Amino acid sequence: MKLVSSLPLLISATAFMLAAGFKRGRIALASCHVGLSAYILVKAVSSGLDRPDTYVLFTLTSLAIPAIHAWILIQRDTSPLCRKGIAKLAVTLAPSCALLFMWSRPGLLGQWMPELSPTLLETLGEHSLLSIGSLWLFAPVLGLSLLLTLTRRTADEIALFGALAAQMLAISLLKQPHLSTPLLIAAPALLIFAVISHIYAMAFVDSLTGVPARRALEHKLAGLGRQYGIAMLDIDHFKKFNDTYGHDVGDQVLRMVATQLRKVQAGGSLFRYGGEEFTIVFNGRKEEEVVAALDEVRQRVEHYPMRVRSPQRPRSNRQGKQSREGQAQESEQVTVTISIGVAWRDTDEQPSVVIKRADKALYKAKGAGRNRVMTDGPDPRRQRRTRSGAAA
Ligand SMILES: Nc1nc2c(ncn2[C@@H]2O[C@H](COP(=O)(O)OP(=O)(O)OP(=O)(O)O)[C@@H](O)[C@H]2O)c(=O)[nH]1
Repeated sequence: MKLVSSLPLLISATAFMLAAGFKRGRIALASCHVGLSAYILVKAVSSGLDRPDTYVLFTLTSLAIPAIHAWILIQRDTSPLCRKGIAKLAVTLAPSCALLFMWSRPGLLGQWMPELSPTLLETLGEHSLLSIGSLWLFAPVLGLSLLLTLTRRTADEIALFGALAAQMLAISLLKQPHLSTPLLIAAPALLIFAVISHIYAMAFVDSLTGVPARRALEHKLAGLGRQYGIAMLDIDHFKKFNDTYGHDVGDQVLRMVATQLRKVQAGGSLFRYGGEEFTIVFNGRKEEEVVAALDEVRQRVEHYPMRVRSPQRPRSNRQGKQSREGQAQESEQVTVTISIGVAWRDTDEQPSVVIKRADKALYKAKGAGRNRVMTDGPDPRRQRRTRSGAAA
């Protein structure tokens, strides 16, 4: 039983080490906060809440939990092991450590018992230990956390919201350890989930465009069925964008193309293959349907009204400052086009062979003037091309 009650602390320590290792500042702070709070709550209940010292410790902890959580929510994600991160950690842990210290001096906390307001003495019900006063503090912090979850839609926000909700329920159900212990374990477990999601994204998601990366493509290729097609897509004259407008405009073009490619019909899965190349895998789809969908997306990119800042760069810092202070930087509209090569799997072909054929078709599309879709198949009668509009 002792092992079970120390699980929240152990899992919190694991969450902290993972978060610190992967520089997840807020998750690291929340892990420490959740772990220490769980330790205090379990200790308070096992020592008996009928003692004034312990009751005050418990009450102040149930107020400190949402208050410190709110502070963590508004922090920036700095590395937990740098000087600033350590200072934040000290601020996070200071209230709970101070409470524990005062609790170790008999009579010190208990003297505040008569000072507690009636809302801190009145609980939600006979079986609940959550006071009305504590609920008043939890509610707005949960609201803020929910708002951040809905606006940012990240695993970190989901985990921080879930951890706070789990802690509130755990306090409420503290009289029933078979219910409160799993909740106290769930809180740091959610924080571990957030770090794992981050690790997953680092390995499988391209940070510039937000689409699955090459490693995710490898996994996809390993699990394909018998009938599939692979399209290789490349932005035309992309080097020119970088050279004319700068690397950040090149990045902007990459993001726009990725956004358009995400809308591809026919159920394709999009990946960034590398550089300015993308791959779309169509599993169990008809070739005609796929070629039509690819041509549609090609046209959508071509007709996208892409505005970029003008290539005239300031010649000196003074000139740059003047133009920033004066009129807004001029922008111009550019046309972005893509070339696409697609290959359909033939009997017993490995995905790597299909990719090579799709690449061959892409090369042909480039050679034929770009801004077109071309297919490649072992049977020359299956080769086709689709094009409308002009190349960039
Ligand atoms: N901005 C930006 N540029 C990148 C990125 N990855 C690769 N590049 C650039 O993409 C360019 C690729 O150029 P090339 O392979 O010569 O092809 P291209 O200019 O698109 O010409 P074609 O493919 O023949 O139409 C290089 O200049 C790379 O530096 C990136 O993530 N961001």
